[in-house]
Amino acid sequence: MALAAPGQLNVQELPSWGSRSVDCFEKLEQIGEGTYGQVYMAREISTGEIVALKKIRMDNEKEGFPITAIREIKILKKLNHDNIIKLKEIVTSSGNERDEQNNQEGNMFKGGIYMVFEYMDHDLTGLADRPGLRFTVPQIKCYMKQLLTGLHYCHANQVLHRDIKGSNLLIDNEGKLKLADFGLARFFANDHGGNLTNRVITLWYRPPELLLGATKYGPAVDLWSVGCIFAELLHGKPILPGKNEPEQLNKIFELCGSPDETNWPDASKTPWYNNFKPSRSMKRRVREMFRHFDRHALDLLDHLLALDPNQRWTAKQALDADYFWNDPLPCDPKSLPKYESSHEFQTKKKRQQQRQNEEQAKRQKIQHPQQHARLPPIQHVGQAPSHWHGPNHPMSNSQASMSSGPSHHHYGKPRGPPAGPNRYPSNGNQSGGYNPSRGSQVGGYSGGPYPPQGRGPPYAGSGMPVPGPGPRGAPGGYVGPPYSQSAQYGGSGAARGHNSMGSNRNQQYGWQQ
Ligand SMILES: Nc1ncnc2c1ncn2[C@@H]1O[C@H](COP(=O)(O)OP(=O)(O)OP(=O)(O)O)[C@@H](O)[C@H]1O
Repeated sequence: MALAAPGQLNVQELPSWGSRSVDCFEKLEQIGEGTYGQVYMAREISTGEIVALKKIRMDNEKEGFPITAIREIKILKKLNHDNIIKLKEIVTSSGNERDEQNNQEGNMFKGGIYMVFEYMDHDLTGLADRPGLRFTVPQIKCYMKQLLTGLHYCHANQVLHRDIKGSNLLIDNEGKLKLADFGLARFFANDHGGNLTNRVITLWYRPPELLLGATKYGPAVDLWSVGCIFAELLHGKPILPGKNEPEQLNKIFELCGSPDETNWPDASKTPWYNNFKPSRSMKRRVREMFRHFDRHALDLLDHLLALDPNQRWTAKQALDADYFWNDPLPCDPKSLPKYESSHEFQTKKKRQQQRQNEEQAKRQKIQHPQQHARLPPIQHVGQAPSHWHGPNHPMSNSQASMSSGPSHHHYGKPRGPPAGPNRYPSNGNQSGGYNPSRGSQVGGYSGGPYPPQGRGPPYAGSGMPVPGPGPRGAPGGYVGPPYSQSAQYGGSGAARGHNSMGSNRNQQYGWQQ
């Protein structure tokens, strides 16, 4: 496929489509800011249909049309499933349209390209960030079941997603969940023969084999991320919020135990094992840490968070787990409440605004103490400050602020201030200071929130941070389940083998291989 010269648009490069102009749509508001471009809610002028427009960022491209976008389009065109976001078409612009600040776009690139998606009201991170929202158990089961069904379909079609996280799980007001953002997705061979990059998947959701340098891997990498999201939904906050790769591995070993002959016989064959093998043996604590989960949830989690990718459950095995077939059963998506639209981008923006207001109020208090006493009280709505970012997109070396990765959202729990290891420095260096080129684990990696992509030595050979002496404990002093046990949306009482989503254990998951 011929590439356009830098700064030029060659629509021939696109896999079909692209005949209509973006002028067919009216942009309504920005709903996302990803590593690869902005996302807008828009209305198709002729039909009134609401869609999402994802602008493909071209300004960093020296090589013509970005390969990530080509991959995303190719893969999305192949996938056709109820739990996968639908790419409707590609539209182009002349480069003369204006953005919402009325700045003329297209200076860097003559013309722009947009992917047109069906519109989804929420992403899971944005939804979970709604103050006071509590997911019920049937609701969590309903989302998990849809996530696993979509993933099972991807894997059966030889596609690895490689960036499963809350902000990439879109939910509409019919309760439907769809996998989105296939920018890092890849076709894979069943024999794991090819060499793939290990710098994929947002850090908190990245499995141990990738952190230990594996370049031959398969669908199990996505199932680890699913395990992290599942635990997060039940626990109320991210379970493995590492600041950099060595700390991430350390957190994994503290929770899942150190690799040994039983739990991961091939661990020692991973490229960076010797650099990162823990200096002391650690025992698995998943069941102890999450003892407040019910036994079926614990069983599922334990199998998803298996260190050994070969022992980790597949999506199909997870869908067959007792968890989904025992009361309370997954609810019918349509029975879920409708919420005002909530995307991570907007909730972060709101938090940032709130933090600015608080800082301004503090400054005023210092400058005019008496006057402050007469000011109306500041509204605290239990939101975390916006500087409290997680790691950014795995392949990103820039755009630290609004585009950062998982926020410290608390599923169904009022949020409090961050504490301990959850707190990120507010200086924009979200990688926790990892600097591969300086051979040091700390010390201000300045390329952005993530170490650069590459096959260089793992994390500068600094070894693992020594695990802290104190008990890790349920982070943040967990006192009770952040979700409601009531089966308020689910028709409970149904027998094992059938659930309210109208399926039974032996059925195909809505598609044929
Ligand atoms: N079809 C859609 N409907 C509604 N919102 C969407 C849609 N697609 C994306 N979004 C919103 O935009 C955000 C970013 O989209 P997406 O992840 O596809 O972009 P990206 O550039 O790949 O981002 P990232 O760098 O976070 O991976 C999503 O988290 C979601 O909130």
